[in-house]
Formats: sequence, C-alpha cells, structure tokens
Amino acid sequence: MTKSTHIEVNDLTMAYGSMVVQRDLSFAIQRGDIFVIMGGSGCGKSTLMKHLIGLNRPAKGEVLFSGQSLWQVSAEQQRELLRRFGITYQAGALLSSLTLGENVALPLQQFTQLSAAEIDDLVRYKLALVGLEPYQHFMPSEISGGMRKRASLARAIALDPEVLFFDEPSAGLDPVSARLLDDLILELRDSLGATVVIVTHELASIFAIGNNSVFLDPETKTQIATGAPKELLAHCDDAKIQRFLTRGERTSPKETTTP
Ligand SMILES: Nc1ncnc2c1ncn2[C@@H]1O[C@H](COP(=O)(O)OP(=O)(O)OP(=O)(O)O)[C@@H](O)[C@H]1O
Repeated sequence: MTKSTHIEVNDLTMAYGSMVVQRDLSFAIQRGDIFVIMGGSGCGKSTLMKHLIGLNRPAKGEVLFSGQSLWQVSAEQQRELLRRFGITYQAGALLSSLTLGENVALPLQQFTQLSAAEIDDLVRYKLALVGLEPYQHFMPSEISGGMRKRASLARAIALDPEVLFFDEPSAGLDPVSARLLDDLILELRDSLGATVVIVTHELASIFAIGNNSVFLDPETKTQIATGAPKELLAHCDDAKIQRFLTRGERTSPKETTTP
C-alpha cells in the first residue's frame, strides 16, 4: 500500500482555559499507520486524542483529516467526518442494560438505513471478527474484562471506520490478553484498511504494533520526537525518550555493532 497522509497536526496548541497543556505540535499520521501517543503521566495524551476526534477545539493550529479541518466545515460535513471514526474508551463503555449484540447494533440503527435482518447479519459478522459471535446474547456483566474490550471494539468497527482510536486499550488486562488484543488491532487494521491511533503506556504493545508515534514532554510542554518507536529506541539521543522506552534503564541509544 502506498502511504498517504491521513491525519495532519499543524502547529497545534492545546489548552484548558489559560492553562496550556502542549504547544507547537506538528506531525503526520499516514494511512494504515498504527500511531502511538506516548509520554509520561499528565503530559496531555488524552487531551491530544480529544483534539484528534474533534471533542476539543485547538487553542491554536489545526488538525486535518484527509486535508479537512473538523472546525472549518458545515455541521453536516462534520457529522460525515465523525462517522468515519471508531472510538473505544478505557472502560469499554458498553451499555450494561443491552446485550453485546444490541450494543454493536446501536450505531448501525442510528446511522444507517439497514433493515433489522441486515443489521443482525452485520452484528454477527463484527462479533465474529473479535471472536465473540457465540456471546451475542450475553450481557456485558456476564463476560470477562478482556471480552468486554473486544465487544467494545466490535461496536467501534460497526460502521467500518477509517480511523480507529484507542485510549489505553490494554489497561487492566493480563499480559496474554493484552498480547491477543494487540494481534486483534493489527488484524482489524489490515481487514478494515484503517488507520489506528492509540494512547498507551505498554512498552510491549508500543514496540509490537506501533510503526509511528509522537512523544509528548510534560516539562517543556511540547513534542520531543516523532517516528517509529523502534527507530527512536535505536537512534534518538534524547535522554527522556531513552528512559521512557527502556523503563529507565538507558539515557542514550545503545551502541549497535553491524554484523
Ligand atoms: N477537562 C479538563 N479540564 C481542565 N484540565 C484538564 C482537563 N482534562 C485534563 N486536564 C489537565 O490537562 C493535563 C493533561 O491531562 P491528560 O489527561 O490529557 O494527560 P494524560 O497524558 O492523558 O495523563 P495520564 O497518562 O495520567 O492519563 C493535566 O494537567 C490534567 O489535569
């Protein structure tokens, strides 16, 4: 697949009132990327995610999707752009009074004109993609935390999104379930042809699936690197990046010997 820019962040400043969270952010996310938003606690990762999904308005600068700003289009065009996003939040956020199947059906009922039978087929298909077809009629309280995360993923992909956003997808999962979730994210990226944006602290996930990233620094309040996490580990000589990517073991890239 040839790469083309899907999401572009230009000179973005993010603030709550007069409190600036991050400034001068500029980076590009390519179609098909698994893009990781990295940085220590409180640096503004979730805030950046909120700017990318159009929940927060930039204090300065812009976020462009396929060249369009969510804030410079009509309400109708904005709805159309937002429909192309699939979002899963930390807690999964399934509606507890509905079965898994009903949860996945919701966006299809809200945003499409499909018949009940067509929706039922799609619900079963989406649940099958995340390995949960047998659980269509279970309530969220009747399945495990990992299964709930997969179910919310099935709901996020109900409308075949172009971009999938995840805030801490593996929080609270054991390492094996976290690894399975990483595999699932890769599979879905490939089957949907989607771009994926993830906020995560999990180094294993960052290196296993991330091919592009931005690192936000809470002290200088701006990005200090962008690029493939493995490349940053191998070549970036910023001490904060090395500490973050090695859990504090290194402050400079390791000398590598060429075979
Ligand atoms: N709605 C809000 N109103 C005011 N300040 C906020 C709001 N949300 C976050 N903040 C502040 O903005 C800063 C960045 O918060 P944010 O949640 O984006 O960081 P984070 O990197 O995602 O943190 P963590 O890794 O701990 O989840 C923090 O100082 C936080 O207190």
